[in-house]
Amino acid sequence: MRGYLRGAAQGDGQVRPIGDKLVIATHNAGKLREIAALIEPLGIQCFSAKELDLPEPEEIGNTFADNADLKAREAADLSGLPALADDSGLCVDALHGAPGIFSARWAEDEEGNRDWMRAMDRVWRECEATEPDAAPAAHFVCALAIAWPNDGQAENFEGRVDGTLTWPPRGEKGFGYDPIFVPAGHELTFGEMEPDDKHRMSHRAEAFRKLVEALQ
Ligand SMILES: O=c1nc[nH]c2c1ncn2[C@H]1C[C@H](O)[C@@H](COP(=O)(O)OP(=O)(O)OP(=O)(O)O)O1
Ligand SMILES: [Mg+2]
Repeated sequence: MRGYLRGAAQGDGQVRPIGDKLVIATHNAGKLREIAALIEPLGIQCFSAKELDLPEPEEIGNTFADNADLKAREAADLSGLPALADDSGLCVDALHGAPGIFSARWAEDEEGNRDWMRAMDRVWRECEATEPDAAPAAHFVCALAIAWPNDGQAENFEGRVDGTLTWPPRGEKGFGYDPIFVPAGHELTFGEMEPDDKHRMSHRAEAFRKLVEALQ
């Protein structure tokens, strides 16, 4: 990424160089695809956590931002390069914000293998138990964090998209919970939308816009 990042989130006004290489600290292929597309116009060389063989840190934070920070800081320290991490999830009003930071964990079996049908099914069943007949209100959150090697700090940018849940799941284009999420004002699920259309309105795209605004 060309340029410098203002200390926007921390409000310290400090300016930090990013340089032209960045680690994308995610092990999720769907996220990586979206982040690579969003970052492409910045003309920056990206390396994924997977290709650098970085470990997947335990997400022990209590917020999206805390988890994004810890993933970015660990990847930066281990790689020696600035690192960008994304912690995100689906928050359902009727479920008091669940699955939230546990969105990935709701898909996992005892061995840690992910099955998104299982996760979507659980969300829908729990909604039905609380609010039958309604199109349950929900939103996605994306917290991005950029950290520098051995710095101990990170810059955060957050995005959100509101919508409703639908059943049964529709569309194969996205990842995770996309097939049951319909963004407000639209008819298609994120799973049915073309990637460029999802990028016009997604939580991840909004967080990216804030990141780009903080660049100088
Ligand atoms: O746009 C999205 N469309 C559908 N589902 C989404 C989206 N954004 C997050 N999600 C769900 C699935 C994801 O697995 C979980 C985030 O969990 P989260 O821990 O941040 O990511 P992850 O474990 O999959 O990859 P990693 O931590 O290596 O970046 O929320
Ligand atoms: Mg994760």
